[in-house]
Amino acid sequence: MDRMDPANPPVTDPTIWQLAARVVAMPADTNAFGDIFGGWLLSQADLAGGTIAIQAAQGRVATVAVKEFQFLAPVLVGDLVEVFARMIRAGKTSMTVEIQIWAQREPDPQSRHQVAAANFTYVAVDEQGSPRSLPPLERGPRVTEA
Ligand SMILES: CC(=O)SCCNC(=O)CCNC(=O)[C@H](O)C(C)(C)COP(=O)(O)OP(=O)(O)OC[C@H]1O[C@@H](n2cnc3c(N)ncnc32)[C@H](O)[C@@H]1OP(=O)(O)O
Repeated sequence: MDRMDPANPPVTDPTIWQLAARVVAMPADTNAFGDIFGGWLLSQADLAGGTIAIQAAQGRVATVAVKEFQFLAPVLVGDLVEVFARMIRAGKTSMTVEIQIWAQREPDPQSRHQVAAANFTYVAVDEQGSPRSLPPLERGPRVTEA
């Protein structure tokens, strides 16, 4: 069996779109009216974007800004929600991660549609929470000998 080696995971380029989170919207994620809460979707985007930022920063990051978060269509309980993310800007200590969220009415893959878009800015921080310089960008797959 071809098993993933957790000690040597594949490294993917953070500037290329990645599926950064995949989750089913649950009844606990609804607001008082029974619709999926916008804050829940924003939280999923922050978590997913954070994985790209942590990868690029090779360590701790803090969310410093959320820009242009657009809710394009409602998410319903039971929807399969996918968060795609890519880094679109790297500064000295900060970076911008573009987010697209798509939803699928289970079990119909044809129902897949975009429900949100946003740009998140993360800052690489040290142990004291102060900004630190971003390391050189690690791109492409890590090649391992069989
Ligand atoms: C309150 C909350 O719980 S929000 C959710 C979790 N997030 C946090 O807790 C973060 C709270 N904020 C912080 O701790 C601080 O603002 C920090 C550590 C993120 C940044 O500290 P600052 O003193 O603002 O750092 P500084 O002014 O040097 O800016 C650092 C970088 O962030 C960028 N930046 C700062 N504020 C913003 C902003 N509002 N929008 C975009 N970029 C910003 C700067 O341009 C700079 O980028 P660069 O180094 O690539 O040129």
